Amino acid sequence: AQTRGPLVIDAGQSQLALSPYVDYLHDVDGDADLDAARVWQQEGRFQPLPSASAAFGFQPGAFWFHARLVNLHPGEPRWLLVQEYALSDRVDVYMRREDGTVQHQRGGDHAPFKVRSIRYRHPNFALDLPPGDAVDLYVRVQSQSSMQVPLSLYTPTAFTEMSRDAQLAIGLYYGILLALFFYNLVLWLTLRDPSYFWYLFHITAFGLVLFTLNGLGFEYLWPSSAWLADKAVPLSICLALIGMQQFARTFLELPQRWPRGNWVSLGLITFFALLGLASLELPYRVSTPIASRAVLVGVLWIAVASIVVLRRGYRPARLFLLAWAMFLLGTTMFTLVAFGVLPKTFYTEYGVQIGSALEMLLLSVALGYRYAALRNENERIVREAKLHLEQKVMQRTGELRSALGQLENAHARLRESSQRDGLTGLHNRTHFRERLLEILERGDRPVSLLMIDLDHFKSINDRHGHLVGDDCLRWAARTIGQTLRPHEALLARFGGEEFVAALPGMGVHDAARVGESLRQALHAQPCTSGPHTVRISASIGVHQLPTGHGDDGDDAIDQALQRADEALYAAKAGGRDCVRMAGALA
Ligand SMILES: Nc1nc2c(ncn2[C@@H]2O[C@H](COP(=O)(O)OP(=O)(O)OP(=O)(O)O)[C@@H](O)[C@H]2O)c(=O)[nH]1
Repeated sequence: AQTRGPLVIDAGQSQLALSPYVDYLHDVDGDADLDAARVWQQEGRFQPLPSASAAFGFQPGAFWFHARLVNLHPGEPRWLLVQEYALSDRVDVYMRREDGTVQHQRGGDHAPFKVRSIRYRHPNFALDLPPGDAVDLYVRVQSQSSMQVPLSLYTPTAFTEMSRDAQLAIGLYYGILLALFFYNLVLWLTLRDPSYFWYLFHITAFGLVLFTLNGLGFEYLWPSSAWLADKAVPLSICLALIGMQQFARTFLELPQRWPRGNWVSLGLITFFALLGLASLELPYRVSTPIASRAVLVGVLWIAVASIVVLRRGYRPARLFLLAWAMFLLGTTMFTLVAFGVLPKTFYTEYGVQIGSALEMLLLSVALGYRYAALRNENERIVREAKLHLEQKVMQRTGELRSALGQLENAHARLRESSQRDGLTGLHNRTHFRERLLEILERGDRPVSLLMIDLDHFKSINDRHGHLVGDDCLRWAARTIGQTLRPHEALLARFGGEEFVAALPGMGVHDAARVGESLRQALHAQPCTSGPHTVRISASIGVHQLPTGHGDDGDDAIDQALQRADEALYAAKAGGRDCVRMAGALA
């Protein structure tokens, strides 16, 4: 290889990428000093850069870069050399002038941030380039991180303009991240859905990854810690990996929807946690490539889990998948740049930022969508439970109604039986009085009473026994009932072998006629009970209640019964088997 011609800076130039003018040499052992490097350079052992991006991947030892500069720009004696990659550990810049003097400046994240010429996230070095002088520029870079050495020269004005645009782009990115962070923090605090917590965790850890990669972590968070500068990348990547797997598990509801996939996720989380711990001890060049590859594995696994859960009918997984596809695209580009596969352009360099900003936005939307889906599901459950409850209440009400009906029937039967005489089935005396009172209270018609007493009943009992006597009582009750039926009579067993009947709308004479037909009906045929045939007769007293008894219906009834009884006794006295009217006594 041969040494290139010098880079001549002409008037009118303000910004130059050095790579076309730079030769390099890989000092694998990393122990050569400037003098040794100069000798190699003069021996022609330096080579042109393989690509414009000067990215070599993870490499041992040190890399030497050389360019010869001649500044012919009359108005710009001061230039700024910027190493546009934040993670290089040690950057040594040597300016060797024609007179043999050498100026040395340090940079990289193993030197304290404050040694930088300008407070800026990338290593930078102020160069005095007096117009017309030729200068040999040697840059030695040694780093555990990926060997990327894109060197540029800027005039102070050009640098200000460039850095302003870059800072605005970065500011926008972290602005989006912060807005999403606080928005979802509020949602998490209100909703207490663990998905939101893991989203916050993921976005914070991922924000830290990019903060570190952009060089802002070193500038703002650990400006003098070489140790943290080395560990922050693998550590923050592991945290982000844990966050995104946990987020995916809760968002996709893997424990319920895909238990086996859940175990794989838990396995990955354990691995990332162990890797994070190990990265505290392992050299950067070992832990970081594993962590960077693990990002691809983690995201691909999330894509697989999303597809499985989506195919099982979980619709919120669709947006989730799209979000991670964005992230995957951006991260793939960034990783390919880190390994020197893709050239460094705006889109590849900021691919992670663009992809992840889209991803986090979409994830936030997906969280909202999921929340809405959950709420709808809850509402459906509540609706169904209400319907079920209503049906149950209706069923129970029906059962209660039918039980009440049965109770009412039983009650009516009980009331009925309390109004009836057990032997004959006729109404009893109490009920007779109540009903008669009702009839009298209407007071619009005359009412007559028949007091009916079976004759010589004691001798029937004595002769045939009580059971035959009972049969005779039932028979007499039936016969009396049948005879009185056409007259709407109110009939009751008054006691023993005595019956009473009220005949509404009937005067005493008509009642006496009815009494007579009754007497004859009892006579018409005997009562038969088993082998026994018993002739039965009755004595009947008749009385018509006086109308207009006023409020004292009870007394009127007592008196009337008394009078009917007297008539009955008159019938008994008159030889039995006959009808007597009370009026006739008077
Ligand atoms: N088998 C039976 N006998 C009854 C029942 N209730 C009352 N007796 C009887 O009826 C008879 C009534 O007798 P008494 O009051 O002396 O009257 P009687 O024998 O009918 O004579 P007179 O009324 O004067 O014609 C008594 O022997 C009672 O035991 C009953 O439910 N069943």
